[in-house]
Amino acid sequence: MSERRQGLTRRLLRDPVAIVCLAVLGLIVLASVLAPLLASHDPNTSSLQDTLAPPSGDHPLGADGVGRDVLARLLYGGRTSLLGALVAVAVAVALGVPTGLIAGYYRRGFDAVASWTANLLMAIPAIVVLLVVLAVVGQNMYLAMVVFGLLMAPGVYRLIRASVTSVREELYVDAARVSGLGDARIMRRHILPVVIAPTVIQAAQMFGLAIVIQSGLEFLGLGSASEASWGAMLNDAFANIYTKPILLLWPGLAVALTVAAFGLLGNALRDALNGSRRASNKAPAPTTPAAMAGPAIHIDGDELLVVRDLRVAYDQEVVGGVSLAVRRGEVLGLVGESGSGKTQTAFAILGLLPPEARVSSGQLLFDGQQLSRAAVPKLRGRRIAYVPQEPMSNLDPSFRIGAQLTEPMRRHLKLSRAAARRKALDLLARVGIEDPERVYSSYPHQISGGMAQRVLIAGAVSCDPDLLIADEPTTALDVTVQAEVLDLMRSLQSERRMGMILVTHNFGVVADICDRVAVMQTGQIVESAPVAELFANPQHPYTRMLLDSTLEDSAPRTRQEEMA
Ligand SMILES: Nc1ncnc2c1ncn2[C@@H]1O[C@H](COP(=O)(O)OP(=O)(O)OP(=O)(O)O)[C@@H](O)[C@H]1O
Repeated sequence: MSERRQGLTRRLLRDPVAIVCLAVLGLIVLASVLAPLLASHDPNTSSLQDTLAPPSGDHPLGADGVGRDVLARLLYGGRTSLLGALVAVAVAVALGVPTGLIAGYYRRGFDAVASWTANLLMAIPAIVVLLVVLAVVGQNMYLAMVVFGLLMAPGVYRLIRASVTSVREELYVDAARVSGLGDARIMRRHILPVVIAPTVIQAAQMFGLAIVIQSGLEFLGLGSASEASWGAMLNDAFANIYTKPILLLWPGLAVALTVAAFGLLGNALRDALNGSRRASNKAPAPTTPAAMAGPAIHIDGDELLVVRDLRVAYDQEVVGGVSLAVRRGEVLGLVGESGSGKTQTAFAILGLLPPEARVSSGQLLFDGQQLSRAAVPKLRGRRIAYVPQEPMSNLDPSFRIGAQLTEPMRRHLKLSRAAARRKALDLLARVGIEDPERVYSSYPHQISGGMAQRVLIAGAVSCDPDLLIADEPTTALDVTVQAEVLDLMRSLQSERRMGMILVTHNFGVVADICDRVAVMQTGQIVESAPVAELFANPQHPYTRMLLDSTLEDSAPRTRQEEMA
């Protein structure tokens, strides 16, 4: 069990309401399951001389209007009521969860059809449908509960779809995609754990509702006459309300206790879950950004990546014909102010834009091969790696660092568990983490932002990529850590001779680690040049303006100057 789930259980068990609810429900379930052992009478056998008999040794809770033992009917009735509710909830969950997952994750056509169907089902009055079903199929309450489950499924569908839609946008899901994990694995590891809690809460609420509806229908006499149920007991008690009102007490109490316990348990689960969310939300936050690259590109044969005329549009075009090239062992800085389209360009190359983005590129060449955009996902993680802006949001809080580091290596490099572990520990040491073993077995919230970024850099280079795309990789970090992380990236890049695109709004960073720089303004690259040349002799007015505003206070030294 994960630490977070243990935390949830602990929090739940500290809540007295939850404990009482669990105890009540446990007793009710146990009594129902053990009904054949606990009841000394058959629940359906009537004995006329016992009609409306008061409590006695033979009938501890008395007998009903036709002389059936009330205790036996209460115990067996629990089975019918709980089983009927279970059927309804199981149907609702079995239909709502997978459809919600698929619609939330893939959206598009399936989402449109499923959401339309859900809206339609929700518009149908459930009770009328159930009355019609029972009228048509006779007194088959389980079938009615299947139909009720079907009518509750849209509620589950909507909840799951909303949960998936929100988590789908999380950066750690993008990061998993970037590391080359397939949809099924991302769903199982990153999406499913997120929807389990709301599903359990919703199931608890639905359970109570299903018992109420089922008992209501049985109270109306629509249930099976040959099966004891709490609703049928209420029906009988109501017929004898003037002569023996106490008969209403037992089934009424059973329904009320069960429904209240499920409802309160659902609330307690929600509170416990909110508590655990708060506890695990220690991640840092935001950033700023800016930048991207290149007007006229010159190809000399050593290019790792060549992009020509890349366009990205939503309502309007946000990247308008970007062309750039990155050579092996070269760091290209993509610079520009916020909103200039740097991230959109990087994400377009990575194939990570949302479905509503319309992307076109005249040409995409990787390692000398023409690449279709559909082929890009297959290279992500393996040959093209990504280092994000916000390290914490790119790590899944539910998994230990070690698991998140080793999974892509095991998949892409086919390493054994032990070999992947060794390599992960070596990488953690290589990125300057002093106690790799501890970090390996830590959860993301147990490490600092700087360490998390080192972990992500280790992950990015773990499968020996040819190209590394880093989007403002130091913006979310403390100033003191920024320089170290940049140095680390530069040394990893040059020792592995990776091509690198570094998105940044900071000319200091450009001067520190880039070989060439491309300046981006309103979706286009307005100037591209070797770093020293650009600093010495900026051509475009926008570049001059950016340089003036950045270098006003301190002129950073270029690498060339440092080396001189
Ligand atoms: N999903 C989207 N729908 C519509 N417009 C979008 C979407 N995502 C980004 N944009 C727009 O695209 C433009 C470029 O955004 P992008 O994030 O690439 O800029 P940026 O240069 O990286 O800036 P920043 O450094 O602030 O992230 C912005 O105007 C942004 O509002």
